[in-house]
Formats: sequence, structure tokens, C-alpha cells
Amino acid sequence: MDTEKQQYVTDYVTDFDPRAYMDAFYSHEIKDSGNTVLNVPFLDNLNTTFIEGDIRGQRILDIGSGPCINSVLPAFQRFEEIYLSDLVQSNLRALETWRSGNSTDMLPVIEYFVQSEGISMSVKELNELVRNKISGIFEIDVRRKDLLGDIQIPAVDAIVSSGCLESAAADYESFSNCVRNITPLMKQGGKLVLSTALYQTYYKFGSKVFKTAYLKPEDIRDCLSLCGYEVLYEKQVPKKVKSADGTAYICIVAQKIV
Ligand SMILES: C[S@@+](CC[C@H](N)C(=O)[O-])C[C@H]1O[C@@H](n2cnc3c(N)ncnc32)[C@H](O)[C@@H]1O
Repeated sequence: MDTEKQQYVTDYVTDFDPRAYMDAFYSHEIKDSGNTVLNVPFLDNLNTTFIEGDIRGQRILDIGSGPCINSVLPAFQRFEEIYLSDLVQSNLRALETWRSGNSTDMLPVIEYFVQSEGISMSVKELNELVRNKISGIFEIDVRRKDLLGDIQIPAVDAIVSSGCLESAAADYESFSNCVRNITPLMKQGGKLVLSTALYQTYYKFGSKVFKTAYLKPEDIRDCLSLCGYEVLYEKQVPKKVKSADGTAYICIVAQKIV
């Protein structure tokens, strides 16, 4: 597609369609062989990242969850309370529907996780386990300093965020501001886990094209260091998902030291 001629979406609140997003990235497609495959942008290597970064504690917050729970699957035995958040109300509703047991939308990505990570639990069991650990689902806007508005949650031990900050930001500078804004939500010594698209300018699904901040690994490292973090682990994961021009993403763990 010639993206030059495409109108980028500027408003997530009006243009992000959770159903279309799940269909594009987290639902089964039938391959020619008859096997099924998921597009899954940010999950490969995330479990290893949690292990390598020793990500554990009482509370974890997923920022920019979208309508899905991929980012918190590696947290299932490592945290007691899992919080989900996003800017878009329809994403929050999709998460609430799943949490109340009225949606099977997460089963394909849970199955993908169970199979790829060799988890000794059935898809249903893991679905129930994660569902029961969800302690809150709320609106957040990472571009704002008062990003939670009136909502208050206790400081968390870890934050995970996949594909969100580079979506909310237009460039390196605004990406750094987003990192600065989310940092006070975490305890000192807490760990930030990012699964972030590299070398990407857009992704698209349905009829919409979403612009992203173009980031290189050194941008992310520099930003974390300037925001008071020490990088503990990183791995670049080459992955070309359908419908995006990024060629890789980075899984990075950084500890809040300031
Ligand atoms: C590419 S999706 C990633 C969703 C999910 N984390 C995943 O791994 O598939 C980007 C998400 O960031 C959210 N988002 C965009 N701008 C945001 C903002 N300013 N504050 C919080 N979330 C935002 C969108 O609503 C969307 O759910």
C-alpha cells in the first residue's frame, strides 16, 4: 500500500476499533497448509524477558493494553494483582467483557502463548487464572502528567507496555515524555518492561492507518537512561507482522533507580 496517500488516524478514541484490531492481530487465520497462525506483534520473547529481568512482585500494570491481554500472560505466576489500562473506552469494555467471563476473544493468543512457551496448563485454566488476577481496568492517557485523572492505585512493582508508547507518541521527544509520565506509577526499584516496535512509522488494520514514532534501539536506551532507569536486559526480535512497516521490536527491562 502507498501510505503516502493514506490519511493517518489522529484520534485513537474515535478510530480504534477493538474488533478489527483483534481480527487483524490476535485471531486465527487459516494458512494454505490448513494450519492456523496468529499475526501476534509483541509476544514472542516476552516470557523470556520476564525471566531474564526477574520480573515479579505483588502488582503489575499493563499500559495501553488495547482490547487484549498478551502483555500480561508472562505475569501469570509472578504477580498477584494485574491491572490493565488504555486510552480507549471500547478497549476497556472489551477487557471488562472478557474479565466477566463473556468473551472467548483471548483464547487464540493464550493458546499461542501456551504452545510457544511450553506452559503446562490448559488454555482454559490459564484464561481463568489470569482473569481472576485482574484487579482493575481503567482509563489512562500516557501523554498527560496526570495520566490517571481521579483514579488512584497503589504504586506497582512493575509496568509492562507493548506497542503503546510509540503509538501515543509522534517522535522521540514525545515518546520520552510518555516514559516520564508513567514512571511515578511505579515504586523506586520497580521494573519497566517494554515491548516496542523498532524502525516503524505506521501500522494499519481495518481501513485505518496509525502513525507511530520511528525509534531505533539506541533511542530507547537513551530515553530510559535520561528518565532515571538502568537497563538490565534487552533483546531485539526480528518480526515483520502483516500490516506494519516495522521490521523488529525490542524487549527491554529497565529498573527505576532515581
Ligand atoms: C498497537 S496497540 C497495542 C495494544 C496491545 N498492547 C498489544 O500489544 O497488542 C496501541 C494501544 O495504545 C493505546 N493508546 C494510544 N494512545 C494512547 C495514550 N495516549 N494513552 C494510553 N494508551 C494509548 C491504543 O488505544 C491501543 O490500544
